[in-house]
Amino acid sequence: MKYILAIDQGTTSSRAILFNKQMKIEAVSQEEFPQYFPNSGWVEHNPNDLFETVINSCKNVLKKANATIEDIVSIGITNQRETTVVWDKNTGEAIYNAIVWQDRRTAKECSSLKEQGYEKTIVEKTGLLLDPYFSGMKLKWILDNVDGAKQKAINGDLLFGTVDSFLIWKLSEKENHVTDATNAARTMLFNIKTNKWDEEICKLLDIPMNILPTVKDCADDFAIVNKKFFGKEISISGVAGDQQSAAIGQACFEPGMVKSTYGTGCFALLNIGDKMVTSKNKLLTTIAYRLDGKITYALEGSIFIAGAVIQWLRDGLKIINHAKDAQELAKKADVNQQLYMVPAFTGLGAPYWDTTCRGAIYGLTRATGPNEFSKAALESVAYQTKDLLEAMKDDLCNFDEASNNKTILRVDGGMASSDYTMQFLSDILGATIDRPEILETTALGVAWLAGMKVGFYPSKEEFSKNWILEKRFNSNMKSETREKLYDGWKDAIERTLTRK
Ligand SMILES: Nc1ncnc2c1ncn2[C@@H]1O[C@H](COP(=O)(O)OP(=O)(O)O)[C@@H](O)[C@H]1O
Ligand SMILES: O=P(O)(O)OC[C@H](O)CO
Repeated sequence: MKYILAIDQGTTSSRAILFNKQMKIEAVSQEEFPQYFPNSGWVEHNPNDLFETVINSCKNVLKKANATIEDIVSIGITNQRETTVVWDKNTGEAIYNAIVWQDRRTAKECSSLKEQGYEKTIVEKTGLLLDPYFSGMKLKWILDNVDGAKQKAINGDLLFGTVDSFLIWKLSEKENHVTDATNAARTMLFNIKTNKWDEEICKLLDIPMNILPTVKDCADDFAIVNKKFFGKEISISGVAGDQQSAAIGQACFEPGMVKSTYGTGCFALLNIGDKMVTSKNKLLTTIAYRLDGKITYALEGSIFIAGAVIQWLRDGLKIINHAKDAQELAKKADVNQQLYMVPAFTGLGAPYWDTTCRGAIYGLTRATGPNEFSKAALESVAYQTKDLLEAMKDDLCNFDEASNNKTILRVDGGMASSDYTMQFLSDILGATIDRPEILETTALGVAWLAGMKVGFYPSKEEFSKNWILEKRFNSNMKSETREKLYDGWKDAIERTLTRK
C-alpha cells in the first residue's frame, strides 16, 4: 500500500495521519506536549518537544498501519499558525522557547504602535491587525529581549520560522529554510498584495530580513527529509497553516464558500477569490492558498474560545464528565430561562478584538443550574459564529448573491460532532450547516496538497468531488425568534465589552 503522511503540529498535540490512495484515513497517532505559562498572558512551547512529538507520531503511525517508510509517497505538514521560533543556524538550537499564538506579551507594544498610527499600513499590506496574535511582534520581542540576539541576527547567525519552517529545517538537516504563503501571511511581515516580505514593516519592527525564510506555494518542493530520521529520504511537498489546510480539506475552492472549524477556538474562513478585500469589520484578510504562484484570498474570523468553554464546564465547574455530556444537559434546560454566556476568558477576538474584557453570564435566576449553563455554553459558540458571518456579509455586499442566497457553512473540528450545537447554529444563522464524513479536514487538506504535487492525488476539481456529506442541518427557527435571541446576545456583548 502507498500512503501520504500528513503531519498536523497543533497547539496541544502533534499528530501523524496516513491517507491511502482513496484519501481515506488508514491510521492516526497523536502525542501531547507540555504548555508553559511563565507569566500572566504568556504561552510557550519547547521547540524540541514539538519536533520530538512529530517524529514519534510519524514512527508510531507507521507501526499502527503495519507500514514502512517505503510505503510513504510524500509528506505534508500543517501547523498551529503564528507560533514563533528563532534558532541559531550553527548550533541548531532555538534561542528562546516558541512563543505561542495565544501569547499576549506584546500588547503594550502593539498599543503604542497603534497610537503612532501604524495600524492602517499593517492592515493594507498584510490584511492583519496590529495585535500580539501575529508572529512579527513575537519575533521582535525575542530579538529585543534575548541577550545578544539582535547582533546575532544582524550577523546572519539566526533564523526565524513559524512551526512548519522550523520542522522542515530540522527534518532536512539544516538544508532548507522555507515556509509556505499561508504561514507567511500570518507573520504581519508578509505583504499579501505583492507576495513578498515587506521591507517597510521589517524596518518598523527592526527585524533584519536575512532572518526570514523563502516563501513557497502550498504544493511545492519544500525539502527532502534526511534519511537519518526514518531510514530513507522522503520529500515534503505540501505545507499550509492548519486553518487554511482545513478550508482546503473542506474543498472551499469557490468564492463564497465558508468553513468553520470548532476546536479549542473557532476559525471561520470565507473564500473571496483572487482579489484582496480589506474588512470594514475587523475580520482578517489572509491567503487561503497559493497554487502555481496564484493567490486565493480569504476573510477570516478568529474566535479564541469555542470548545474550550465546554472544557471549562468539565474541568472548571465540573458539571459534566465528558464534552459530549453538555448537549444532553442542554436538552433538559428550562425553556423559560434565557441565559447568555459570553466566554471572553482571554478577551474577545473577531470582530471585537477587546483584549481586556472578561467572561460574563447574564440572566441568572435561583432556578439556574448545570442544564442552563450547558445550553448557554453551547449556544455561545453559535452566537459568536453569527457575529462573524454578519461581519462577512457586511464586508462582501454580494455574499448572499455569490452563494445564491443560501448560506452554507461547512463545519469540522471536535465540537462539530455535537448535533445539538450544529442544529442551533443552523437555526440562529438561518443557514444550512454541512458536516462532512471526514472531520479530519486539517490533515486531509495538506495530504491532498502533498499528494497532488507528486501526482498521487487528482486535481482540485476531482478532489472537490471527493467531499462527502455526512449530515446536513437546516434551520427550523422562525425569523422573529432568531432576531429576538440574537438581539439578546448583542446586548450581552455590549454589556461585556470594555472598548465600546
Ligand atoms: N460532543 C461535543 N460537544 C461539545 N464540545 C465538544 C464535543 N466533542 C469535543 N468537543 C470540544 O472540542 C474540542 C476538541 O476539538 P479538537 O478539534 O480536537 O480541538 P483542538 O484541535 O483545538 O485541540 C474540545 O475543546 C472539546 O471541549
Ligand atoms: O492548533 P489549533 O488547531 O488550536 O489552531 C491554532 C490556529 O492555527 C491559531 O491561529
